[in-house]
Amino acid sequence: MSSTTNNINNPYITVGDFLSNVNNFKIIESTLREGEQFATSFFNLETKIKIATMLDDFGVDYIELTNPAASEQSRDDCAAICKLGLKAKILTHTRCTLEDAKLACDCGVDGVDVVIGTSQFLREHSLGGKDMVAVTKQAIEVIEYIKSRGCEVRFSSEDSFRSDLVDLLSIYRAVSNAGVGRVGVADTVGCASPRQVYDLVRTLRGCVSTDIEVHFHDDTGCAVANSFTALEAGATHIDTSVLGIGERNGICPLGALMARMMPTSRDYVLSKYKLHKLKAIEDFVAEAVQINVPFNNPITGFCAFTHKAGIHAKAILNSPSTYEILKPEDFGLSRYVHFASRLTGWNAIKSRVDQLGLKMTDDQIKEVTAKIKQMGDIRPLAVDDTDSIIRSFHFELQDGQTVQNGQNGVNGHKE
Ligand SMILES: CC(=O)SCCNC(=O)CCNC(=O)[C@H](O)C(C)(C)COP(=O)(O)OP(=O)(O)OC[C@H]1O[C@@H](n2cnc3c(N)ncnc32)[C@H](O)[C@@H]1OP(=O)(O)O
Ligand SMILES: O=C(O)CCC(=O)C(=O)O
Ligand SMILES: [Zn+2]
Repeated sequence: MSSTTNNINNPYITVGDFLSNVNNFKIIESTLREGEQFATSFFNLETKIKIATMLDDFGVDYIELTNPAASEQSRDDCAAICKLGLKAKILTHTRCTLEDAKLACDCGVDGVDVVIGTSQFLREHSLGGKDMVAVTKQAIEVIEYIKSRGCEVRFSSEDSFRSDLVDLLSIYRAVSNAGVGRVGVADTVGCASPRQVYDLVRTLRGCVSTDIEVHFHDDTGCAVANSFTALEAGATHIDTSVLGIGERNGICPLGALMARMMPTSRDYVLSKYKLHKLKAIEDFVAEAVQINVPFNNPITGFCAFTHKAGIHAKAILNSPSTYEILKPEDFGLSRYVHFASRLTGWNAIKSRVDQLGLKMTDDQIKEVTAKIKQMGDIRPLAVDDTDSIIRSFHFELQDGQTVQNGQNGVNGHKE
């Protein structure tokens, strides 16, 4: 379950190290469930199959699909994806009702992710005033049914972080005793801070022996940090979607989670996930839901590996680790060292001069850098502008040399 077995003989590790699953976590990829709840999503079967196949190839452990009760097409699509024979296990996500559970099992899924609200807000305004006794009774009934159909079952409390802690632990205990494989903690409204996540997941880890799945919405920008913190506290499964698409501004993005995990758990991540496939998956989903990949997206944002300021450029050219915690080549991408602005320095220009196959002394490069900066003070520079300044400076140098040589020659002849 955790990295405990690797650490058992090390006297210097802390309780936290025993709990942590940063080197041993699974991904429940929910682009085809949570992602379908994104404002502009509409996936036909062909698109769903393409996304499921790409995610499977990438190496995600589970693919979660929309509730078959949503519509006839959703049910047919779910059944069709179950028949693809993917390596990833296929899950569907349902309300906590026997009707939904039956439809789900009839589709041939490997597992059913059951959810029901436990916060006062949801019990009152979504579930018609159910108390925790009724919610728990309903949960056990549905769990037993799904188990009787031979499917994996996960039970999640919706709006976990605004639910009463005693209520939560009681229902998790009850469903764990009923035999669920995983319990889920869901920050449905994106209100949780990393510290709250650590406290709740660590407490839960002490109460149940099942796997623990976590689901974080990004309303307050904490979805990735919360997912990571949950792993440190003993969670085993993280919900993601491509680019984070989901209700409102979505959930923990698959790519951003990979970016977070690489510096911490490089060997594990590389052993499981084909990171060089990430960009193609993101581009495909972005197009399918008609959005652009954000400029600041971890890994695949257009400038994620662009270095601009002179100080950065010099150090990067000497050793990329100076200013890069992620290596672009791990993702099949390349870095770009910017040299066309007033913030550039002579080291970046020297590198460009070399790329252009020109020969100049360091003093000459410093001189042409000053010219580039002068122009960069007036307006934004394109690469072509900068190259032109370099080339014409170089031409003038050579021209001067020729004239000088010519004059010397004439003089020589005269002499
Ligand atoms: C936090 C999340 O993202 S949870 C997942 C959300 N996913 C979806 O909603 C999937 C798409 N949904 C749908 O297609 C529809 O909402 C359906 C088919 C599920 C239900 O549609 P309808 O029967 O028309 O009900 P409607 O959507 O208006 O209301 C939800 C009903 O489910 C009940 N309900 C809500 N959550 C749950 C739950 N977790 N378990 C059991 N019942 C629930 C509500 O009390 C309400 O019941 P009511 O019909 O007695 O009022
Ligand atoms: O089932 C879950 O764990 C999460 C459901 C959901 O999408 C949410 O609560 O935001
Ligand atoms: Zn959600």
